[in-house]
Amino acid sequence: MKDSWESRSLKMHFWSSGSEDPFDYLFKIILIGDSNVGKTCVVHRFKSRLFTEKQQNTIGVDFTVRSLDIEGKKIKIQVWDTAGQERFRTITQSYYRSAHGAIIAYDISRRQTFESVPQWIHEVEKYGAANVVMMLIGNKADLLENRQVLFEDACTLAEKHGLLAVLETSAKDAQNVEEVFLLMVKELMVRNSMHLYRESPSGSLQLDSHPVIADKTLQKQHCPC
Ligand SMILES: Nc1nc2c(ncn2[C@@H]2O[C@H](COP(=O)(O)OP(=O)(O)OP(=O)(O)O)[C@@H](O)[C@H]2O)c(=O)[nH]1
Repeated sequence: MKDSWESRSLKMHFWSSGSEDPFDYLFKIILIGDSNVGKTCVVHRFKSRLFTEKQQNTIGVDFTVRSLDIEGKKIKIQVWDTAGQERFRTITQSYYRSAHGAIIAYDISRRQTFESVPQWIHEVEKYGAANVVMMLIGNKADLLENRQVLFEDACTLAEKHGLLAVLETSAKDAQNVEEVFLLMVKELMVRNSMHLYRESPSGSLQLDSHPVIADKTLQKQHCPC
């Protein structure tokens, strides 16, 4: 699986190097969290604006590219959808290092997936870049009658760990999915406005290593706890 991921990555690089597809920013966002919280469905909703009942668990890492125009800038977003299953952990961890943003997902109808969030944060801190931006999403917000996680608890956790924000999403109802990515991208733009991410001459994608100053104002807007 890793091989096929890498070959697709190379194709993406070739495509994005074409003169018809220039961009001002390229951001890599990794999606992590327990199996079956809905990561793939969230990505699919973001990319295709559709919800399809997915039958199979992700194997290793998959990725999607979408371009956005924000404030007159062309933004290219690579979303890396990782497998939540434990047996793929070694593969998925190897992709943390070059992510600019990490979205940690749990399922609001399964408490256990929320209890795992500190472990996922720890993984990002351990394997990710020093300046990675982290966000928390509580997916399956359409399953309100089965709720097992209070939004307030998620806010408390997010504040404790200095995350950018928490949003409850529904890939099924399209609730807040676009907003999650917009919030993340705008934050990355602010933090890196003086230091654009670029593709290196060798074809690998370089991560800006400049330190960033955490901005807690957005977190307050989305986390009224
Ligand atoms: N009700 C509801 N179901 C959802 C939502 N998002 C995903 N699902 C369902 O949850 C199940 C798991 O979704 P996936 O997207 O495969 O979960 P995943 O986190 O990618 O799982 P792994 O690939 O194993 O890591 C599927 O049956 C989806 O149809 C949602 O917003 N609401």
